[in-house]
Amino acid sequence: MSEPALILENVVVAFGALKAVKDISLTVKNGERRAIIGPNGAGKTTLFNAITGVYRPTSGRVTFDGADVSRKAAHVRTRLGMSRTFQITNLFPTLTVRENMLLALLGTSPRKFSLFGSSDPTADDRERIDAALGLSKLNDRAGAAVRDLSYGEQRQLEMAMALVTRPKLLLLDEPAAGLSPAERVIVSDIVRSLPRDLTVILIEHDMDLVLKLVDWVTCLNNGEFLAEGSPEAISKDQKVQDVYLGKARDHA
Ligand SMILES: Nc1ncnc2c1ncn2[C@@H]1O[C@H](COP(=O)(O)OP(=O)(O)OP(=O)(O)O)[C@@H](O)[C@H]1O
Repeated sequence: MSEPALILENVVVAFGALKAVKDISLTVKNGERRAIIGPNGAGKTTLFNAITGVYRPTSGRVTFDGADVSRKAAHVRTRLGMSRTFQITNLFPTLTVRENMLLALLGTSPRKFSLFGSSDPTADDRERIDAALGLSKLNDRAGAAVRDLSYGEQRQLEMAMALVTRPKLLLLDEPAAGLSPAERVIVSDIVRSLPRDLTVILIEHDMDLVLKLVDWVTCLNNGEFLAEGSPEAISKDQKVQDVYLGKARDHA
C-alpha cells in the first residue's frame, strides 16, 4: 500500500472565539478523487486553507505525502506538490493565457520573476505550459488575452495554472461555480481526464457533478464532520439531506 496522499488529524482552525473547523480528521488515498461538501459556512474553504498553508491549524496535524506540513508555509507546501484554485478569479486580464501561465510557473519557482534577470520561458517551461493547457482543454486559446476568454475558459485557465507546477495533490475550490451547463460538462471532462496518479480534492455544491466525478465524499456542517461515504451513499444519507440538500432546496 502506498502512503496516503493526505492525512488530517483533529484539525481545528479558530478565528478568535469562532471555530470554523472543529476537530476534522480524514485520510485521502493517492490518486483518489474526493469531494468536500456542506452548506454555506460549513468550513470547506477554511479546511482548504489549513491544508494548503494559507492558515496554520490552531491545533491538529496535516500530513502530506508522508511529511508533517502543519507548520509549513504555503509556498513550501506548493514546492512539495500541492496546488489549488480559488473561488475568486485571480488572473491578469490584459496578458495572454500563455503569459498568465508563465507567471504562475515563475511564481512558484526559485528562479523568481525579476525585473532585471531573464524571465524568458525555458524549453521545460514551455513543455509544462503546453501540457497543463492540454489537460485543461485550452491549447487553442494560448495566444488569447484573458479578457477575451469566456468565464468558463477563465476557470479552465485557473485549473491550467494550478496544474503547471505538476502537483501531486490538486485542490479545486468550486470549479463549476457560476458556469453554464455546457461549461460544467467541460469542467467535468477535464477533472475526469486528469492523470489517475494525481490526487484531487474538490469543494463543490453541485451534487450531480460530485456524483459523477468523485470516489468518496466528506460532508461538513458548522465546521464539524457530518458524514463520509461513496457519492451514492452520501446522496441518500438522511443527515446530509437534512443539513445540506435541505438547505440547498431552501435556497433554490
Ligand atoms: N478569515 C476569517 N476570519 C474570520 N472568520 C472567518 C474567516 N474565514 C472564514 N471565516 C468564518 O468561518 C466559517 C466557515 O467559513 P468557510 O468560508 O470556510 O465556509 P465554506 O463552507 O467554505 O462556505 P461557502 O460554501 O459559503 O464558501 C464562517 O462562519 C466564516 O464566516
